[in-house]
Amino acid sequence: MSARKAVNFRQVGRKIVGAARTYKEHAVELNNPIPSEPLIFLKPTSSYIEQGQSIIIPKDTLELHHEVELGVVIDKPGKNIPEASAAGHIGGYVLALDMTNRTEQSKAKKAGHSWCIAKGFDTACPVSRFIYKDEIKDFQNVSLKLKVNGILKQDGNTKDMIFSIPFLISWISCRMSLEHGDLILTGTPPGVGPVSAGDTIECSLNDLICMSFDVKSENMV
Ligand SMILES: CC(=O)CC(=O)C(=O)O
Ligand SMILES: [Mg+2]
Repeated sequence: MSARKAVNFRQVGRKIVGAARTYKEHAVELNNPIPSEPLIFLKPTSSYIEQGQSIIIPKDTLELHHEVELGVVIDKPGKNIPEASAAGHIGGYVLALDMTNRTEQSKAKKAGHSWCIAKGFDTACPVSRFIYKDEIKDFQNVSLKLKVNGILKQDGNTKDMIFSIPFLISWISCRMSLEHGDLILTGTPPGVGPVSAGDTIECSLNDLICMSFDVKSENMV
């Protein structure tokens, strides 16, 4: 077996590209249109946290939502990547949370502004350890679960995505170059909901990864 290759995406510190509404039922649950093509946004790498750190609710936030997602780490850079060869650009994966300030997101939607504040606050992107490619046999059949205070809230699978992961990689690469160390958040299955200070989020990917995060308000830190 060839030597496993890790991609030190945190150290490289490239961009985080979020894909939105890639699961039909999630688009429906938030009364959003089901997109005919991907909807993407950027999150700053300053939003990364790992287990042991807390998710901090930004002040004046009335509604902070959890979104459990499969993250795809890019190894081989590219632009205008053909869908047929897109999987060859994958270096590995992470289990990620696309924490979202719905209060800000609603304001942005109404004003026609970007989601950068809603998606980009510090601690908005909790991630697991790097997952090697050979640890996930089929990236289009990955179980994603999330509990809040022990109650199951999200229980999805990447097989239900509207757009395949190779399609997402290709589509994004036609609009911005993908670089070694980039992270693509591939979207969240249905069951998103609010979290509050004092809550505990537990999430899992297959039987491979489990991680948990506590939620605090800014005045608790
Ligand atoms: C409305 C959203 O924030 C969409 C999103 O992030 C997703 O994963 O879908
Ligand atoms: Mg998301």
